Amino acid sequence: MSGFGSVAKRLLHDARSYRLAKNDQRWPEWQVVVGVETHAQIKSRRKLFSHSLTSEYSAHILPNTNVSVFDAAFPGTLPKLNPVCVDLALRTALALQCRVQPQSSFDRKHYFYSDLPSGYQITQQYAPLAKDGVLYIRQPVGDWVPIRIKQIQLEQDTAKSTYAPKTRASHIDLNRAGTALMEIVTEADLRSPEEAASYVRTLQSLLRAIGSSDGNMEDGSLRCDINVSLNRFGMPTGSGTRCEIKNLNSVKFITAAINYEIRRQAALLTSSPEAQVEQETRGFDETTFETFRLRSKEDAPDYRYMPDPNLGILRLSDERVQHIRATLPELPWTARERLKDAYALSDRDVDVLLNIDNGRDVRYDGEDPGESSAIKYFDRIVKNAGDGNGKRRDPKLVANWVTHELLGQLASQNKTFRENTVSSAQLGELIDMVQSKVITGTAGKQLTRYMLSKPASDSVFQIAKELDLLALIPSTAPASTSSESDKDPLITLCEDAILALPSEVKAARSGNKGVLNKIIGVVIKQSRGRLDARRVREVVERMVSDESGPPS
Ligand SMILES: Nc1ncnc2c1ncn2[C@@H]1O[C@H](COP(=O)(O)OP(=O)(O)OP(=O)(O)O)[C@@H](O)[C@H]1O
Ligand SMILES: [Mg+2]
Ligand SMILES: [Mg+2]
Repeated sequence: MSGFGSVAKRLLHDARSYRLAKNDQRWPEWQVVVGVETHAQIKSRRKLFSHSLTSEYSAHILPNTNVSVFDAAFPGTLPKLNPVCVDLALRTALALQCRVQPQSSFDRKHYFYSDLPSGYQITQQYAPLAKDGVLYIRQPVGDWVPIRIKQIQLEQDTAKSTYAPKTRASHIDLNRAGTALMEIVTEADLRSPEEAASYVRTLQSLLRAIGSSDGNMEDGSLRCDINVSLNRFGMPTGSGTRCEIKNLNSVKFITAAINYEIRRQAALLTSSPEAQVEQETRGFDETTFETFRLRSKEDAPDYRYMPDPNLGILRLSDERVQHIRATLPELPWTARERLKDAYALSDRDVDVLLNIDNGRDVRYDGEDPGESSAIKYFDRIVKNAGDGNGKRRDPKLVANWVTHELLGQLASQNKTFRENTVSSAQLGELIDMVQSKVITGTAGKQLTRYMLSKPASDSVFQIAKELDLLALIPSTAPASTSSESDKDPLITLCEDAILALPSEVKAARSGNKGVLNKIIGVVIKQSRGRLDARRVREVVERMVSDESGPPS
């Protein structure tokens, strides 16, 4: 990170005291402290320690089919670390500016539950892959604040268990068992439900942008444990006892759970002078939006951690780390700064471009993501104006076409940006044609819609010609006079409309300006969008105000 980085690093240094200064009117007595543990499924083809395919490739596959003997904990089977998972976790660590540990190791965390066939989960509790990173989030008011990342560790996902009440049977599906997860743990730096939401969203789009996780909360590839504590104002931060709410799978639930927890803990702490919050693990009820006690610290399970004897030390060479660093794409905050500095785009436009499909299809092999990255797509349209002279298109105009017209049409056709079939060259040509009035803006929109439903590599001019969408008259020419009316489609269509709408014309003549738009609309419609609206307005206004014109 460039200049932005150094400012933020200074802020980071002051993080604790800086972050204490604010006082939230919703709970003025309390300083809210939140830390987040995120479990993100790594987007690898194969599982962390076995050769079976991951759930990404088994969405439509029967339960218990992508399962190796190791995933099912068959005695005598051994783990073999998948280097792709390590590289993807490394990408995450570098994007989060962590210190990658040259050596890390794996521990067994024991507990007994039917979705864990071996009776332990392999994780990296004690010597994680990476430590001490930072993610900048935007506060609701718009300031950026650094959230420190404590550590990133690799671990296995569990199987899925479902209960069928009818047959009163529990079903276990091992397809997910052994899929790689990264656990990304923050320091307790978040100060409100909104900041926690902003953190999770920012992390989600970062993971998608670098291609290390799908980050889909709705299908469980990103899940969060949220730790919440309260301090009275003036007390040192971190002195309150935390409660941990497990396994939240939407930003809405995260916000609701923290809000509930703040009210609950505040009520408890004010109930009597001796009252204390007990350290607990809590669940969240998705129907009542309340948290409930699962277990207290006292009856927390003893995980009997031990180093996994079957896995050696994971050593990461400098070369490997440097190689991964070199393949990272432009990170969202760098892109944001660049788009604002170089193109003077508004925050809103930048937000939309950065979040289009959240780079969901970005490749992680270091190749140019090309048209699948919205930012690259936008860059290409701006930069490749096609005259070979390095001329650029107007960034704001391009942003407008991409974020309003193209995205709008994609949305109305229920498509994502990944399914966009209008190439950057085509959209560029289309924008030029509208600018030079070869087609009208309305026709440009129709063409965008058409090209999304009937993909073709033809030039836009060709398509517009075939669809008969080229502007009827060059709209820069002076408006024809009535003597030429039988030749000029602009005049002819306006006259037709005026004849067809006598009561509207009468209303317009008696001063009802709004009704003019209806007449203009009819003309544009009759021209199938091939007439320039501004020019139609000129002519219609003239004809309406001209009492000697066509009868009303
Ligand atoms: N006083 C506090 N208030 C709020 N959050 C806290 C507080 N102290 C610690 N935390 C946060 O709680 C989280 C602790 O996560 P960590 O993975 O280190 O341990 P854990 O929850 O004990 O382990 P496990 O992974 O088994 O759940 C961190 O995000 C940390 O910032
Ligand atoms: Mg943890
Ligand atoms: Mg925890």
